[in-house]
Amino acid sequence: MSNVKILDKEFELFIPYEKIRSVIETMAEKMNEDLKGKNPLFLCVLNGSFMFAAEIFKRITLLDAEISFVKLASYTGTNTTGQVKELIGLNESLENRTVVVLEDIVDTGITIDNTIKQIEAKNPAQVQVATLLLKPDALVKEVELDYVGLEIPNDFIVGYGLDYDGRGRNLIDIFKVVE
Ligand SMILES: O=P(O)(O)OC[C@H]1O[C@H](OP(=O)(O)OP(=O)(O)O)[C@H](O)[C@@H]1O
Ligand SMILES: Nc1nc2[nH]cnc2c(=O)[nH]1
Repeated sequence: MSNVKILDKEFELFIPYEKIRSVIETMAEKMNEDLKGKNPLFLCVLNGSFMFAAEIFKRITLLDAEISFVKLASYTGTNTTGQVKELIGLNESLENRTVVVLEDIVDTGITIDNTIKQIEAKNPAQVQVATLLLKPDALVKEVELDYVGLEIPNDFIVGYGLDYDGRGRNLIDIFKVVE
């Protein structure tokens, strides 16, 4: 597909679906190896991660794997570092579980840092993080990432679950903004 216009911005093809699929296959292979013999709970952080989560999870061959979907609520409180979003929608106990957090993108790292802290407070045995995309140059938090699909430059992207003002999540490929 050539350029797409969403609202006031133009986007150009950046990562074709074939590349995304091949990256996800590699990530899933590693997870299947690392998590052998475990009963992992995959946690998809909505909204952006829904496509990535579906494609990873259908390639997980461990019969004891489970998946659940959580969301970070609108700002609910503050701490010294700013506003904190509360993790909602979690129905399972995480006590002594191996949890694998599924994110579409780690940009500043603030979201994943906050998510990990809230998960760790629920006493899991282990927390792993898988992100399809990472913007290393945008990081402001030191975060440990166990599975990273692709490192990308600091450009705004849409597609494959990622939105621009609610639009563009349904694009099969990933597009980057044309400045
Ligand atoms: O590393 P950060 O700078 O914190 O950015 C990463 C977060 O931004 C996006 O979510 P967003 O808040 O846009 O919500 P959405 O998933 O509902 O689109 C994305 O899904 C990550 O969760
Ligand atoms: N759509 C979108 N959401 C993001 N959240 C953090 N970085 C990005 C990005 O580049 N695009």
